[in-house]
Amino acid sequence: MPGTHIRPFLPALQRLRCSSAKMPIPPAIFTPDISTPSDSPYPSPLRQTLGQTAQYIRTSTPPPLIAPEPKVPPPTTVVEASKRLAAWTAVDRHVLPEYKVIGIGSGSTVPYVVERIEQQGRERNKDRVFIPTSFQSKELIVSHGLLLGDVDQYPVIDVTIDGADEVDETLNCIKGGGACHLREKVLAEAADTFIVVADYRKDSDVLGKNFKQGVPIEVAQFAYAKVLQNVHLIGSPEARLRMAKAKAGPVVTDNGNFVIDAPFPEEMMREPYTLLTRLKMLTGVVEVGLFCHMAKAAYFGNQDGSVTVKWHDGRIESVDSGSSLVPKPAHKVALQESTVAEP
Ligand SMILES: O=C[C@H](O)[C@H](O)[C@H](O)COP(=O)(O)O
Repeated sequence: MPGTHIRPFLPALQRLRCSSAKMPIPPAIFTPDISTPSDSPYPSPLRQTLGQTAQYIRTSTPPPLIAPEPKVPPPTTVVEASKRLAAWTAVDRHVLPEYKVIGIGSGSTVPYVVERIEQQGRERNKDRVFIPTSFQSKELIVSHGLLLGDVDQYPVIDVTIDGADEVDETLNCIKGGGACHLREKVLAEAADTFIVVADYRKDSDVLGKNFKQGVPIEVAQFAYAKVLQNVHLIGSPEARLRMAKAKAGPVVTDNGNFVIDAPFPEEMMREPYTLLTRLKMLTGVVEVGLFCHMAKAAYFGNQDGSVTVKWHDGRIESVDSGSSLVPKPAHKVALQESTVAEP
């Protein structure tokens, strides 16, 4: 009943009224309006579900969906153009029409992957779901109008395409330069096919030769000092906590953890799987940015406009895009469709 909660105070209020007839008592004191408003005070959500276009609730005219153009700026350097070449070639060969669950990696090469997938068209993408490995790739998926899912809904993925910091001759990779390697490894493992895309600088014989900052190790925050000490003892005296560039303090991953960068001597990097298992055994380590025996193929865009494809079984293939990589408008760097089938 309205006003019952003020009953204990009524005598005092009545005395107040009598003693000061002129003093106005705000009506809200006697009739407070505590009813639930019939209209939600929050804006209506815009929902998009599998196979549907966005439904606009309670708006007579939907706001226009004008995508910023272009979503991925055209490459202006040879390195960028070679990233795009690798990404587009890999998408053309591995994101097959029948694939419905697709993992999207992270880093500066992956925007070209998403760009090429979008170019496959609405019809092919409308019943696909895309699983991100980071905040960055989630944004890419959403901004390209693709349907977002998560690995807990889709633990089996048809193909995951991702970048790498360095790739050795047997397709072991260093990943995690962008601190995304935990989710990336989960999606690489969940995928039937894991494909790496990179520019020519990442192609290496031994890990650590080109990517000097060390193996990224994601660690629980509270455990970092102990893990760091153990990583020093294992053989990386230069290992250090990764510090943020535009924030005071350390980098914090999408999972709320810290990252240690640990450069190891070449003899240890020649046995990346052994190193990976030793690091993973350290209590407090969440994931190590060494991806061993995971990739089926690695695509490297080259300066001359060709793509080197290294396969897990040791085959090396060269795909010629038919154009040099002096940056040109998108349609001029279009790639030849692949004629080589997956083994
Ligand atoms: O954490 C970041 C990821 O592992 C990236 O895939 C990796 O750093 C390569 O990125 P980019 O394509 O920018 O060289």
